Amino acid sequence: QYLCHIPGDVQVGDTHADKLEDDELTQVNLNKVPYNIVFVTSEASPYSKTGGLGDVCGSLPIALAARGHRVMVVSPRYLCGDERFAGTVNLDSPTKVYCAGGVQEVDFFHEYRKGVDWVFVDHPCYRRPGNPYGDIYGAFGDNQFRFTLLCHAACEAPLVLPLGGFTYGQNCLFLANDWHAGLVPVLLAAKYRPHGIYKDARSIIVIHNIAHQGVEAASTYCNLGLPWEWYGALEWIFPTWARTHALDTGQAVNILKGAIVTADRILTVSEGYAWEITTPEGGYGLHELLTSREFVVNGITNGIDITEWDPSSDEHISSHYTADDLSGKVVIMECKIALQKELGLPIRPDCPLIGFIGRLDYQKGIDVILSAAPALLQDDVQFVMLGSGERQYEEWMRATEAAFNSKYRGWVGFNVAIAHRITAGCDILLMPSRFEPCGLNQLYAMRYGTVPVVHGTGGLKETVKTFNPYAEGEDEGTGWAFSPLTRECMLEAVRVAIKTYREHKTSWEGLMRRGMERDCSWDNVALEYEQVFQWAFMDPPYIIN
Ligand SMILES: Nc1ncnc2c1ncn2[C@@H]1O[C@H](COP(=O)(O)OP(=O)(O)O[C@H]2O[C@H](CO)[C@@H](O)[C@H](O)[C@H]2O)[C@@H](O)[C@H]1O
Repeated sequence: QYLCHIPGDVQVGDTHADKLEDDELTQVNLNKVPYNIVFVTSEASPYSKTGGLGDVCGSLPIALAARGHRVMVVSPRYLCGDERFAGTVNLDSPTKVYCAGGVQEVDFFHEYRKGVDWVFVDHPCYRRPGNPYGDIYGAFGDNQFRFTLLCHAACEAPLVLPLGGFTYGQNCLFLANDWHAGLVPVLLAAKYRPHGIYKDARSIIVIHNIAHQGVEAASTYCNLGLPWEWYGALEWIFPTWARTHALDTGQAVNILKGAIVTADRILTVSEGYAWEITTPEGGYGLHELLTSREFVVNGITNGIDITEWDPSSDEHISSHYTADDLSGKVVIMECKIALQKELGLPIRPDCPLIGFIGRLDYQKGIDVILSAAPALLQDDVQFVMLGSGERQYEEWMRATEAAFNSKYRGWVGFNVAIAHRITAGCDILLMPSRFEPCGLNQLYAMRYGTVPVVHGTGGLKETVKTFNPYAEGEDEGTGWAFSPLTRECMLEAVRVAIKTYREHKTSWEGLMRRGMERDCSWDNVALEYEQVFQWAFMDPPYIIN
């Protein structure tokens, strides 16, 4: 039996498992059921990334492939000729898909890397400057079409692409990530299963952020390539207060809703968030629907790519260190000095350096940082922020840099190398997210011995344990999780962290070490995913025609 039973009646996770001999472990692997897994995603690092979705879809597939599954990732091929796609080859498999009132032809590009089939859908609508969702003028107006196309193409890929000589076939498991991939479960139910195709396939919608649902006017339904009788699955009526004029009937289509209605299972990226999305505050209008399906909702906390984010070998940082030898971070402080130099801050290794990395928007609690920054910068600290997003916040960063030139730097833009250098060089990472499905930056920070101060919500609450000097061992904590999310509460938590940094060096090193020693790799997380896959295949498909 998959995962649970291993020779000698020992359970994985059981302390006895540690005692298994090598040949018994081999037996465990032989007993495992390998799945044909198809990730569908709008971004996958290193090919495309604007945030955590790209990180997860760039690393979880590799962890699952390493466990013996056949794994394909289907994502758009943004900007033809871009160097990140240089290793991909055209599969010469032009495929017709039917949506937007006509036939569209897509091409598939492919690269087999780290055990995974990376498949990229090529179409003129993906070949434009900007990020995957928009450019300097805002979000692309045809995003619904662009991601509808992705979903149709992703449903065809396992049937038509002979990767390594064989197609994935119909018996596969689709992992549809966020609304961009949300039409996949709907298409399986509405378009394929009624014709006897994908009858044994299963689908899981993975929600990384429920605030984005892919909502458009009801009149766009006809562009989705779905039969008319499936309109109800996507139907969405805005409450009266959200309507814009007297004749607005509030009728819309909601792609994420369609996915929640049709997927076999629903996954989110932490246990806490799995509960939050069933509440009126956290469900963004979908809480009742999710509550009605809560028996198939699970939360699995994200892992991180521990080879890309490794302070002992990171190519982006100037000095390497480990939990056993912290001298690079604590004594020499080369990463901190290099960061201060790079950003033009006074070189002061003893001055507490606070960092923030993330999208500049409401979710990330950026407004709370704005209101607290003047008070925070009265203290003898340095504060650096890396982010892009809403223009008003970008402008605030520039203005604050001018006003507090010896203490504050705001880097407007998206830069992976700088993100690594801030993570390594800072002493404290601030994450006052209003809500956070999981959050990756606090995990990266802990791995780099940078102590997180976070708002205790969602995945942040689950992964950061508040420092308790009176406890022992692991229970002493790895940072500070404050609540509620107010300016005063955040300032108090940051000030306690600064005081601990300055006056209790041994405690601080303990905090760093415990954070660095946490197991945050995908290995154990992949086991939890496998458990959910097993449940998905145990039940019949949720929608059978
Ligand atoms: N300006 C910048 N320059 C360089 N790198 C930058 C950057 N801004 C952000 N990043 C990077 O983007 C990623 C952000 O990941 P998060 O998980 O913190 O948030 P995000 O809201 O995008 O993800 C959503 O999906 C993920 C994955 O499930 C959830 O963890 C999260 O809670 C949810 O909101 C990190 O790798 C970070 O370093």
